[in-house]
Amino acid sequence: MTELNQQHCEACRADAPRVTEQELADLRQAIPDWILVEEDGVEKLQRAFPFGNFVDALAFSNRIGELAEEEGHHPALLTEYGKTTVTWWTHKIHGLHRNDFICAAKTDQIFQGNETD
Ligand SMILES: C[C@H](O)[C@H](O)[C@H]1CNC2=NC(N)=NC(=O)C2=N1
Repeated sequence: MTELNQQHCEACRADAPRVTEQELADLRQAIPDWILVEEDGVEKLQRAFPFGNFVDALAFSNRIGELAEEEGHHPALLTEYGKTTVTWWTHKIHGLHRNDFICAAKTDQIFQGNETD
């Protein structure tokens, strides 16, 4: 099975299924540092990444923006002094799709500085 962070997002349709409870449990094991949050009834994945200043937090935010454009799948990004908070969910289905877990795993990989491609 290809590592989650090596996979790529699929084009998401409005009728795409949200992840099941079992899929959620399985996929969360690959991204243990992310929390599940619910906003306006929508389940989302969220992680705050620490930095020593604003410039580094902004550079990371911009790199995640590049990832989003590469994958055609976009997060919410909150850039603050010393911290970038990344939130992934799928707008079209008002919830979580496999794409969100792929992007969360890729986000971790970028933070760890060991991107492969
Ligand atoms: C047309 C465009 O590809 C779609 O609107 C994409 C853009 N990026 C997206 N990002 C996220 N997180 N969810 C979506 O449903 C979504 N849809």
